[in-house]
Amino acid sequence: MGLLIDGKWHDQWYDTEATQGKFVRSQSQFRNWVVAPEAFNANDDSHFPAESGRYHLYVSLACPWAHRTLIFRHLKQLESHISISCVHPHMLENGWELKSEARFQDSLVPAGDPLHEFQYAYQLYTHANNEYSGRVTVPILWDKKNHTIVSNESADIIRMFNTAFNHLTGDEQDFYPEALRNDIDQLNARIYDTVNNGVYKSGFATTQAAYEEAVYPLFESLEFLESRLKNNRYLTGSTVTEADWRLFTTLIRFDPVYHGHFKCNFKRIIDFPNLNNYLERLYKTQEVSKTVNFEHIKQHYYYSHDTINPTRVVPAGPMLLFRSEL
Ligand SMILES: N[C@@H](CCC(=O)N[C@@H](CS)C(=O)NCC(=O)O)C(=O)O
Repeated sequence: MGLLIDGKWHDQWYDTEATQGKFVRSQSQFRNWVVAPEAFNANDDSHFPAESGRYHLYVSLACPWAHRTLIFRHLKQLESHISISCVHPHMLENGWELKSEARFQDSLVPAGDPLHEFQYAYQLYTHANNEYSGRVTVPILWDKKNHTIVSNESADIIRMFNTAFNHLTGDEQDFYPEALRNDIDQLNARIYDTVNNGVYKSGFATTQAAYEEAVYPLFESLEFLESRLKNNRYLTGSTVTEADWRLFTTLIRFDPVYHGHFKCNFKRIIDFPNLNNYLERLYKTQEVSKTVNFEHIKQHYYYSHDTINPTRVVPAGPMLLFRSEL
């Protein structure tokens, strides 16, 4: 685990000393957009045209942020238009590694870097900007034509995938419909702060106070979501939206990882009947289950975070079953 400073790699863990033990997530720095032909402006440097075969998505199958982009690539039928590869689940002194290992092979997503054969993800960042300073995170949306990073922000990438390539795929499913945007934005804001990032703030806290400041709001939000789902199939009603998929990638990791490793242990998701049924419903939608790789998920967190789990022993459980399978 480390970061780049002026284009040089430094192996260091998150610094929580300056923030009273709190984990503070840094902002993504590559914030350009792949834009549909009708909205594309060639004079705008931040615009990249939506073309088939031009972009490559680097993901970690363990990472909940990258998982959002993998799900949208799948739901929006972009598999034949945007190539993909994944990093190794163990993130160690060189950060994310672009190597493949037989035991971690995924049935859908190949490992490594087919474009440059780089060893480490940080080389993609320095290739795009040789003076880059900051964390080296996934997902990374790479432009093969200009040899640069379009975006390293999952929230933006799923919005691009939602509409920019519709002219190529003919897929008009809209996960951010105009009429629901207000609701979606409000849900996203609370869920991002207290759930998606809440589990990290809880798990990476290095003081009791910082941990408690994160773990209580996390469970308040889970109770809020549990009651919201009592009469609603999805968070905004009967339509599945990006708010659901953004929540899904945290919920699916909760019982196997966040409950134990990140000390989010008042309850498990399986103890919330509505949330658990909802999680199962999403898992079984349009074969999204194929984008979930529990081996990468468990190996990544338990093996990579040695300040939390110094033995690197990866727990065998839990038995992952949905209510309908019990
Ligand atoms: N805001 C970013 C966050 C991405 C992120 O933090 N990814 C994690 C993996 S779960 C990462 O690559 N961390 C490496 C690091 O912080 O050094 C997004 O949503 O795309």
